[in-house]
Amino acid sequence: MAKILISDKLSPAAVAIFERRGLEVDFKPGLAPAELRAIIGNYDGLAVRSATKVTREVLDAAPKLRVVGRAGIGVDNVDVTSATARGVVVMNTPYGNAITTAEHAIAMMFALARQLPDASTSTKAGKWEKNRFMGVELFGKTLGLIGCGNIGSIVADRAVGLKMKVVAFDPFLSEKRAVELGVEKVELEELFSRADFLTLHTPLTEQTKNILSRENIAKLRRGVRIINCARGGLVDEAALYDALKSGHVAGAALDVFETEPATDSPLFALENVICTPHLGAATAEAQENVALQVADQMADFLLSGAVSNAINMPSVTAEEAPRLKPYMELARLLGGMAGQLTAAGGDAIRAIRVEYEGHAAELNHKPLTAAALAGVLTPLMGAVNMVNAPVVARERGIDVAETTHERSGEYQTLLRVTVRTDRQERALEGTLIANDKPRLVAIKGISVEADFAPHMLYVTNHDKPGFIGRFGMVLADAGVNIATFHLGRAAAGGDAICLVSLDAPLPDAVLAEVRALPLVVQAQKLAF
Ligand SMILES: NC(=O)C1=CN([C@@H]2O[C@H](COP(=O)(O)OP(=O)(O)OC[C@H]3O[C@@H](n4cnc5c(N)ncnc54)[C@H](O)[C@@H]3O)[C@@H](O)[C@H]2O)C=CC1
Ligand SMILES: O=C(O)CCC(=O)C(=O)O
Repeated sequence: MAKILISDKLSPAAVAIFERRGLEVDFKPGLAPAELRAIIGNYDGLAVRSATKVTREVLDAAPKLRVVGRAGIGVDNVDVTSATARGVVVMNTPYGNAITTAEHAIAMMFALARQLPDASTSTKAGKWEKNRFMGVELFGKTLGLIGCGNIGSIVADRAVGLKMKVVAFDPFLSEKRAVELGVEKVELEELFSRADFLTLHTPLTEQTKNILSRENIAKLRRGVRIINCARGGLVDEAALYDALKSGHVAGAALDVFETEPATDSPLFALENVICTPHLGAATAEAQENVALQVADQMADFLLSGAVSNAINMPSVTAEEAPRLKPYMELARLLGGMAGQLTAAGGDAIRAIRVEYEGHAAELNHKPLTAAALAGVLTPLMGAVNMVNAPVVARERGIDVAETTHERSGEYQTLLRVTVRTDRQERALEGTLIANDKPRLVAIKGISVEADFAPHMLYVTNHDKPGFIGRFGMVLADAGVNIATFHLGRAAAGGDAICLVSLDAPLPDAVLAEVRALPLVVQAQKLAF
């Protein structure tokens, strides 16, 4: 039974879902990094919010781990590159807390406009400072939105409802979508010069880091108010401090900080700064949403292979998963055979092509291609799976292509995996027969119908009399039992292929004898 560790404060709903789906779950929020490293080796899945840092060291200590589920949006607390390299799927829950976070940004904007936290503190202290807390209206003001994805769009919608003018900078925002949202798509410089309020809703990436740098803060309209409910690191905090002190920036509302937990910051001393401790997603509704979603997604993946909202793997819906499963196995086996034969030749792979014919052409190909790549690359590189195979192929400069065709031959459904090296191109074809069983149907264009078996021997030979008798004798003399025997040839007297399955692995000495037989061109053990 797969085992899950929840290492952050997730809603108890997550535990209930895992248990209901038949998974074993340990709820241990607040583990220190060393404690996490000490126990993570026991788990197949790790569910986190933002407190747990899923570092390379944690992943190194987790040989069984198959999936990290982030109950939330930002995955900057997960080393996705290392997870991918180790074949661990990383999933998030992209929509579950978006409304809540957008509402927090709007709340922060109101709080800034009317200085609500200070006004509340002062009133509770019995001061009644009516003249001190003169605010500004939001009506008619321009809101500059940096990042107009899920959360940014909701913020835009609410701001439009407040009769604000919204200008948005987002390289991936289409004009059509901008019109739908009622926002004006602008360049960053224009946004800087027009925004009365500025709110950030991008992930923290190399491109967005310090997007409000000292230089850019200087370009902002004097008296601007800044809201950051996305990530610390988008704003240069030292530069923001100086701009708030000088009055260039009239106020800032910060939910996120360069270093978290932020327990000490010069910004805390400023009156025109409002802070919350990364509360953007902190509502009962959002936490319930993300906990339910992450638990279901992780359980789906571990139990059926369905993949939703993965950062590092193509999606497979719960409906598709059972249909794709036998095809994934077929793709892995065809790839595995091609990989083993290529590894034996010692040549570098230049290209891998995966073709889908007939019924197979109608399937979601991305995960199948990933399975075929994993099959090809594992014999050459070891421990490659569907998650890291596309990355490994790209890093090795291997050209990957996938194509679909209408049915052209006798098989209703067919997969063809072709591996090209500098010396040769080798294509393997397979289909699914009764009960979705994978079956090899051709090698290098030569028809050879065979099941995949744990121990096999692949021989290419010249199609001349005498080969089969001598070959059978070598195996018989060595006490090797042949379970199945399949032959195919390009043309009478031409190139021929012999594929046998064996009850046990073939001893190397017997393989050497087979290779030494007259008419044998190549002999190679295969294992599946
Ligand atoms: N404070 C909190 O508790 C929470 C914070 N967040 C943060 O909010 C961020 C945004 O979340 P979503 O809207 O759901 O993500 P999203 O992926 O739907 O939207 C992000 C948008 O940023 C845009 N973008 C990317 N690079 C950009 C750039 N260089 N300049 C301008 N725009 C750029 C993208 O095109 C995309 O439209 C998350 O990445 C996360 O860091 C999310 C949830 C809660
Ligand atoms: O889990 C949380 O409270 C943080 C949420 C967040 O930052 C995110 O979803 O990106």
